[in-house]
Amino acid sequence: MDIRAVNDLSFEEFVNIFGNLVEKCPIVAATVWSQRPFGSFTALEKAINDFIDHLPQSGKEGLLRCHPDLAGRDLQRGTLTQESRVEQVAAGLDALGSEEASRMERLNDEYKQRFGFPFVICARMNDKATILHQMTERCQNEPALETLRGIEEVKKISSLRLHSIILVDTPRL
Ligand SMILES: NC(=O)N[C@H]1NC(=O)NC1=O
Repeated sequence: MDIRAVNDLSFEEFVNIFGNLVEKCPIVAATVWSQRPFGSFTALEKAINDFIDHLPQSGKEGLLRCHPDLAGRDLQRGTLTQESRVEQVAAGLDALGSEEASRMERLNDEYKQRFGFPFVICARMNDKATILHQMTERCQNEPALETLRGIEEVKKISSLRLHSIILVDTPRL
């Protein structure tokens, strides 16, 4: 898919394709659709990031709350979105030893208790060891800083999801 094809998409088609760039937040794609035509995929990505950056604190926290726990109940029950499942599996979170699993569960709970939203990290840019390390470190942060850290990770996840869509839909030469 090239950017001209993206610019030709109807609202429904656009939201169908890009509605999960930010996990379970189709409002992001629904909002940026009206900013077409995009000059490039970079421009589309910038529109998404600008939307996220301009959300008030409560909106940013809302975005974070739409994310499933890492290695949580949804992964075990098979109820993650397809995108999230692929990302969590890529980081090895479906193959944790019992000690790692209980450490992650404890840190997920501790983090949520402290900040009121789940720990979010771009799983495709990490592995289980760096995720556990980051969880431990970020639990020490101030809440305002941690919202921003989480949002930076949401943008990384969204960028990789966008690139996956472009790659999958681009015919091989
Ligand atoms: N909680 C959390 O970070 N979730 C996610 N991270 C990621 O890369 N995909 C997710 O679903």
